[in-house]
Amino acid sequence: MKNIELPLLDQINFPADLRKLDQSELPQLCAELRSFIIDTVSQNGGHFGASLGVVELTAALHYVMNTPYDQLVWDVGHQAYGHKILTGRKAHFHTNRKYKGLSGFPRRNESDYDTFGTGHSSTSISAALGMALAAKRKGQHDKQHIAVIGDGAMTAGLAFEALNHAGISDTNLIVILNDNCMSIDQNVGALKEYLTHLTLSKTYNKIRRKLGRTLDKIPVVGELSKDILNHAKAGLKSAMAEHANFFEALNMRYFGPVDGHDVLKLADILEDLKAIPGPKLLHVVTTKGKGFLPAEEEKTLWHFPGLFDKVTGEIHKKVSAEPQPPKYQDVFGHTIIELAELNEKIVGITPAMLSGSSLKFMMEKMPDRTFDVGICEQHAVTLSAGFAAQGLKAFCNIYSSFMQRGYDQMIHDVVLQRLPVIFCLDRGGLVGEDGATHHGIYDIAYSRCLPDLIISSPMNEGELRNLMYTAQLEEMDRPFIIRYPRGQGVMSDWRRPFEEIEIGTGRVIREGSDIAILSFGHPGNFASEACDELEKEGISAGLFDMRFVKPLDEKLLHHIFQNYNQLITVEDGCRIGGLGTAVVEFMAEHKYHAEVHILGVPDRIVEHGKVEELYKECEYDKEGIVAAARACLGEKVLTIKLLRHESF
Ligand SMILES: Cc1ncc(C[n+]2csc(CCOP(=O)(O)OP(=O)(O)O)c2C)c(N)n1
Ligand SMILES: CC(=O)[C@@H](O)[C@H](O)COP(=O)(O)O
Ligand SMILES: [Mg+2]
Repeated sequence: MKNIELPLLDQINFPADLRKLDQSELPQLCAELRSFIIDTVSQNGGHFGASLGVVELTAALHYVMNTPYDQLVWDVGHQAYGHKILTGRKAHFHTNRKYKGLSGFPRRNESDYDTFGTGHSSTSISAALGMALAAKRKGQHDKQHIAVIGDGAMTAGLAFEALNHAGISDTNLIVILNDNCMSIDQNVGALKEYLTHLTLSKTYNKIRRKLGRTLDKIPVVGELSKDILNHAKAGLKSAMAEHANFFEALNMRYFGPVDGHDVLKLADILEDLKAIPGPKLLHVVTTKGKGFLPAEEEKTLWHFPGLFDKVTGEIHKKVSAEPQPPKYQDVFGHTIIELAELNEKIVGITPAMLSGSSLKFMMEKMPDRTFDVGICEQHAVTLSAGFAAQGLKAFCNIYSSFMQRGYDQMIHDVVLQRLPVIFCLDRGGLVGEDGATHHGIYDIAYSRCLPDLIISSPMNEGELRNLMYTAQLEEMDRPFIIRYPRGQGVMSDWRRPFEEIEIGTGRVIREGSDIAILSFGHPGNFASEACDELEKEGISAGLFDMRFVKPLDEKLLHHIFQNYNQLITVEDGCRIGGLGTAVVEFMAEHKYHAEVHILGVPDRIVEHGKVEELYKECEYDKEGIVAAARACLGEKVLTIKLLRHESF
């Protein structure tokens, strides 16, 4: 990254170095920090617009606050690149999100400055409040606790729960509301409208004060003009009451809105806030993507752009001569429209992942049947339950890892009432560079224990379409999960006529004689390649795409246990509680005796990296499956090799 001049940033490794600067040098430092982020992300990838939007805020916070003693908590953490660079990680920043490199989010084990691990949104106020209450108990009355939360993250129930508590807490808590009117897509909801109003009402307030003074000065001639004047004043008063500050009403002192790109002013304000006791909220208005024009103009695209040319702003696209299989999410996005055209009962719901889930296609075409509810997974689930209670077919699309937020709603509002909500759990499995917070690896385990739930996963795009088709049929009277991974599938000719799938049936992909491989979802493709490889070695492996982990295809399982005594199960989820466990439970119940080798995510935290690197680490890529088969067959592999006179 040495092709850019960074005279100030070069001197800074930690906030202590930053604090040696004269305040007047902060704008220059911010310009350099911004260049550094642009330069690195353009070559290495990562989240982009959000970090550019908080460059000034980041510099001002570390300049004014005594970090890491003062506790700075970032919400989501996708905007914390500037923070990482200023807190000892500048030299390693090029490893951001890479295998064994820096995490793309704050991590407590990465730095003392990362006070709270994040990735999922809306945790910052609760966490900072907990820290502030702890400081109070420890007698650290000078310690500051700052939660930086975006307007998108502020839409979640958790953030409101925290504000509700903070208002009566009497703590040194500063909530900084970074308002850029954006989530990943446009932010949505009444709070967003309110924040916009607050920003605009700055002008309104000025006018109000001026007008009030003018009205007072008007000489009152006769009863009529007196009446008119009184009316005007009363009107203003009620307009004011209508716009009384929401945060103040919750006992948080409200400051702002202020320009979040004026670093000098921000530093002054933060200095002042330190001296004001009690919980307070600073409303900062910023531009997502600030300082990089294409990102300012197309904010959703530049939330996470991929690699790009920092001079032209051109985003590098992979070009391939061959037609490429689509992403599973795009197949979902197009298929739901096809189905919705056939079935007017269908509605689509997403908690703030309109683009990521590709439900945006439906939003464009059928806005009255598509609901982006903000970062509110719990609400998304119960809202879907409400739709289902009225006979509608609600496709509730939630990333697997974010669905963790809505687990009680899944049980209490959907499963216990047997409401036929269709959960499309996107990003099921290891997701890659977002890492531990975002891997969708627990859903099979946490949903398999729930009664009457149908849990399915397609091995390819055609299967995804058919599962979606089946799930919305009128006779489908119970909740239905369809989980699929992030990214590309395997079929370029995926737009085929719909076919109903019989619930609880798997597919025989190939029969074998030495070992049976049972897969769930997309990893069936790794298993298929592994079978080809094993065949070359003379090992005959059967492959069974189970398609459902609940209900299980018992007929198929009886067939497998009666014909094979070596089994491998493969799934893109945690080994505990998933397909493998289900198969072992079946074996025990039916008193079969076989060796079952479970492949999936081991019982430890798996970090970030390319998915291929992570599959390899977890040993369920093609090579991992082949190795497992060889290990299971042990002596038999030896015999085969001897028969072929191969060395080993
Ligand atoms: C619980 C949860 N749901 C969804 C997401 C996905 N997500 C990451 S960033 C983001 C938008 C956040 O908007 P905001 O807080 O305003 O930050 P900005 O990107 O605008 O700076 C969303 C929806 C998430 N990280 N966590
Ligand atoms: C920070 C965050 O939670 C999202 O931006 C997430 O990284 C999106 O993931 P996808 O790229 O899989 O949509
Ligand atoms: Mg925002």
